[in-house]
Amino acid sequence: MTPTAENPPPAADAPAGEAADPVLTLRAVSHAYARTPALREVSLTVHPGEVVAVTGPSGCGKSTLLHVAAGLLLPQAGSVRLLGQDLADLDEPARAVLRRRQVGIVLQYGQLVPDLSVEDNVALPLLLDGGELDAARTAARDALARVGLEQAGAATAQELSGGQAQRAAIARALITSPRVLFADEPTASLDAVAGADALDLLLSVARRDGGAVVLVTHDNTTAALADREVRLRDGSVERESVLR
Ligand SMILES: Nc1ncnc2c1ncn2[C@@H]1O[C@H](COP(=O)(O)OP(=O)(O)OP(=O)(O)O)[C@@H](O)[C@H]1O
Repeated sequence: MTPTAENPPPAADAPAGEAADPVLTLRAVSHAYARTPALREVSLTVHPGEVVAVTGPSGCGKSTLLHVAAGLLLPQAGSVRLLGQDLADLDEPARAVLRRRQVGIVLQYGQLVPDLSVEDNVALPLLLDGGELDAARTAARDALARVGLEQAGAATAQELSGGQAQRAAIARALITSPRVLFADEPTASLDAVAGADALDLLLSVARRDGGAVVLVTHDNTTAALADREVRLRDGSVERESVLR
């Protein structure tokens, strides 16, 4: 049966002994926008708990890789396996359910809902999944406390500074304790100190929860915090380096 929103794929919880199964496998993934090639036969494997930095010059395909890996974009060739599911076998609502329950995504500008309270922004992944309002808000307050924003829950998202908004976006991405966190230049809108703080937070929480992180960055200092760096050039993997 093809998984749908009503019949979502089973949670791909690895029983003991299968912990080393990759959380993400891209095989020979290619994608082009109209005539612009963005990815050319990219293969990549990410294991549980690993932090992988995707680097490379502007336009080399980093964001496209992240969108394809998170199932936000279906590639024209190759396959993507995320948390035990071949993404081509899922329809969009089922991919959305998989993302909401087991994946966190932080984009460059946080992308909060401006008129909604900070607390409800953070609670959103639970509420969209049918979670009970009080429980979701309690979880959101806990998540906000983890990112040092416990005082800001009642404000609307549009009242936050850039750094605070990015922290709230991190809290929202982490509220479900995702098994994989995708972050696209998560510190690009922040100054150096706020950026380093936000990154520290993202990596420490992800590492504490045992989640894998795929981090797109053009910044060498940021990339150096990862376990492994995958460098793209013109849509292809130019080199992979193990950093720790
Ligand atoms: N929606 C789109 N429509 C058309 N072309 C696109 C689109 N998105 C990306 N591209 C093109 O695809 C290629 C890869 O873009 P992508 O955004 O993945 O690179 P990137 O490495 O993330 O770049 P940057 O570091 O500047 O954000 C580029 O040539 C870009 O111009």
